[in-house]
Amino acid sequence: MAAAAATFSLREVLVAFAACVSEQRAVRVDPYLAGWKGLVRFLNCLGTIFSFISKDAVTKIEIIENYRNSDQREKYLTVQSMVEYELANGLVDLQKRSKHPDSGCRTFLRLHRALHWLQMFLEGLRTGEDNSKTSVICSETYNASLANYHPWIIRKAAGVAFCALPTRNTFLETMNVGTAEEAVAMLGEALPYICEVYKITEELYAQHKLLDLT
Ligand SMILES: CCCCCCCC/C=C\CCCCCCCC(=O)N[C@@H](COP(=O)(O)O)[C@H](O)/C=C/CCCCCCCCCCCCC
Repeated sequence: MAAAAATFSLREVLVAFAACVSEQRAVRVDPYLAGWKGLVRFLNCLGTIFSFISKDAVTKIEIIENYRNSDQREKYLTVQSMVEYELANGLVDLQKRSKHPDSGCRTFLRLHRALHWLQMFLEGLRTGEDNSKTSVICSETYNASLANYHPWIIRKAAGVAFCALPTRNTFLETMNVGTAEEAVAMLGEALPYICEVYKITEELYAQHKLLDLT
C-alpha cells in the first residue's frame, strides 16, 4: 500500500478542482477529469476490493476523455458547452437509454453524483473524531447520496468494500500530505473548490432538467 500511495497527492487533486471553475463560472472538463484520476489513484492504493469501483470510475472518465480527443473536442471544453452541444444536436437520451447510451451529459452526471458523495465524505473525515471509523463515515455518506442511484447488488458490494477501509488517522496519513492534522487542514482548503464545482453543475443540470438521466 505504501509504494502505491506514494503516487497519490491530495495537493494535486486540490489543484485540479481549484482549476475547474472559469471566470465565467463554467466548469472545465479537463481539470475535472484530472481531479477524478487523482482520486482513482488513491482508491487503487486501498486494495483490490475497491477495483470494481475504480474500474467504473475509469470507464466514465475515459468516455468523456474520448469526446475531448474527438473532432468535437472544443464542444466538450466545459460542462456548459457540452450540455449545449449535446442538447442542440439531439445527442442525449432524455427518456430512456437508447440511441446515445454513453452521452457526455449522462456520463458526467454519474461523476457529478459521485462528487456529491465525495463532498460529504471528505467533510465527514475532516470533522470526525480522531478515533472515528472511516468505514462508518463512508457508508453513512454513501447511503445518503450515491446509494439512491444504485441497485441492491452494488450497494451490497460497496458496503462489504467499505469494511476494508483503514482507521481515520491511517486514512488521512495515506494522503501524502504529512500528519493527520495537516491532511485535515488541506481537506479544509480543498472542500470549497469541490463544493463550488458541484453547485454550478447541479444548477446547470437542474436548469436543463437533466438530473434524472437514466
Ligand atoms: C482525498 C482522498 C480521499 C478520498 C478518496 C476517495 C476516492 C474515491 C475515488 C473514486 C470514487 C469512485 C467514484 C465512483 C463513480 C461511480 C459512478 C456510478 O455511480 N456508477 C454506477 C452507475 O453507472 P451506470 O450503470 O448508470 O453507467 C455503477 O453502477 C457503479 C458501479 C460501481 C460501484 C460504485 C460504488 C461507489 C461507491 C463510492 C464510494 C467509494 C469508496 C471509496 C473509499 C474511500
